[in-house]
Amino acid sequence: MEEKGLGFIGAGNMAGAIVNGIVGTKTFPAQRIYVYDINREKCEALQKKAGIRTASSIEELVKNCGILFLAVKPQNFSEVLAAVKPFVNERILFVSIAAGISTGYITGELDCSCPVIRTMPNTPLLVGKGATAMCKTANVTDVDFQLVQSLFAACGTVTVLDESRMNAVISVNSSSPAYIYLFAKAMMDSAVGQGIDAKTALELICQTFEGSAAMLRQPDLTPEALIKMVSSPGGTTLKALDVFYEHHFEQMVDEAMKACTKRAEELGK
Ligand SMILES: NC(=O)C1=CN([C@@H]2O[C@H](COP(=O)(O)OP(=O)(O)OC[C@H]3O[C@@H](n4cnc5c(N)ncnc54)[C@H](OP(=O)(O)O)[C@@H]3O)[C@@H](O)[C@H]2O)C=CC1
Ligand SMILES: O=C(O)[C@@H]1CCC=N1
Repeated sequence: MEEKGLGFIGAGNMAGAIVNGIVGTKTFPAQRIYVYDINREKCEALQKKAGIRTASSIEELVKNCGILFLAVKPQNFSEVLAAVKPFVNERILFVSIAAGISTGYITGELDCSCPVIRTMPNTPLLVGKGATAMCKTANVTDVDFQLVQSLFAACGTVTVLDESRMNAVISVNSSSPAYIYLFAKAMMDSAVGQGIDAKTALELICQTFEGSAAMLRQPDLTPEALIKMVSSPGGTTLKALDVFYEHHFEQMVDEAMKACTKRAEELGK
């Protein structure tokens, strides 16, 4: 009998990022990856791009797959789990990527104590630079947990967290690319307004983000120490920082991150 595959319910942005990462790095054979989406066009587009298979129904997906990725919006979870429920058994491992949806919600809706891994990835998976946080239910085997970790590690880093932190972490690694892009856009707009062409500004900003991230990773260098290193007394940086502090930048970031977590809690209800 053919070995069981990986099944994806949902062929959207995140499923595409994960599948392409897994296939591109040959972490799992493409011919054993199946995707099902109510949107047939997205399903076929992912099939063609990644060279994987499509399933024409959830029943067919479950028949072929021992691991099922739940890659739909949180708002679609109830309908998807209801559609999976008739075919479910305790040997199927579920991997959720949804914001706010707890492992308990999944097993409760399925009325089955299936093993569940709850993950929180991010879109930089698309370029092999993802950061994924994950937790698991107690009945996930070490072998399965290692396998799923390796699938995400194929396109980035993996961090294991307690489930109680899985809503808060969304604001740290999953929604946060959007805040970083907003910051980049604001810097670009200002640079253009000051006569630097957009392409040059973007390249300088990207290189500065990468360099700053590398500095943050240096042992013994705190964010505060790094800020001090840039800020010459009586110089330009302090003038810029004064404006950020006047506008309560840190408080604004805190409020934004807490709003993100609150929304995850609402989505999970
Ligand atoms: N985008 C991001 O940066 C991140 C997203 N996530 C999580 O990933 C999940 C997916 O997000 P994302 O990829 O952005 O969403 P998308 O909307 O791109 O993909 C979801 C896909 O699921 C399809 N779908 C909807 N209902 C069903 C159904 N009943 N059966 C099968 N397929 C269905 C949608 O079809 P249609 O378009 O026709 O509705 C769509 O193709 C979400 O739960 C989100 O919380 C996690 C981390 C980061
Ligand atoms: O905005 C969202 O709900 C999803 C979850 C994390 C990133 N995007």
